[in-house]
Amino acid sequence: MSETKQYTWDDLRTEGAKSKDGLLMLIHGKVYGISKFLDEHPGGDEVLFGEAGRDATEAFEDVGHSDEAREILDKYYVGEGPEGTAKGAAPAKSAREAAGKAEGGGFTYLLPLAAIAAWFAYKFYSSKDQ
Ligand code: HEM
Repeated sequence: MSETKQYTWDDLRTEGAKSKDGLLMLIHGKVYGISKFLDEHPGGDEVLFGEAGRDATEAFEDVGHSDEAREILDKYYVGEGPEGTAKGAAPAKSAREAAGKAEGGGFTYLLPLAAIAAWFAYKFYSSKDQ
């Protein structure tokens, strides 16, 4: 019996955050049973409790965990996450970054125009005063 278990959001939220012995965490669409790792985590058990039963992908990536940390994950793999979560977090982040870049580009492009407009406005008003 080597069939992969597929967890639902219901499994994660209820079962996965209920007791200290059965904590589940979702990272990049995979479910990890983290109870045995609580005492070993260099970042402390509190952050793990905080993410139990939830999608911890963003929290995990925000810390910038090492390759070693990613290898440790494999040890606690228990099954696949709910449908659609595998791709969820990462593209959302890069889409946001892309949007940020586009906004920045648009703004710097407008700056010289704003300066020219200000110069004309200044000229217009100062010539009217004379
Ligand atoms: C089961 C999932 C996780 C594993 C296997 C893991 C593993 C590790 C490892 C090995 C380190 C040492 C530094 C490194 O190698 O990157 C570390 C540090 C850290 N982790 Fe995690 N981690 C997990 C989940 C999380 C989550 C969900 C958070 C935040 C909500 C988190 C927060 C931190 C922090 C803040 C540190 C830095 C501790 C310090 O340098 O003082 N970790 N983790």
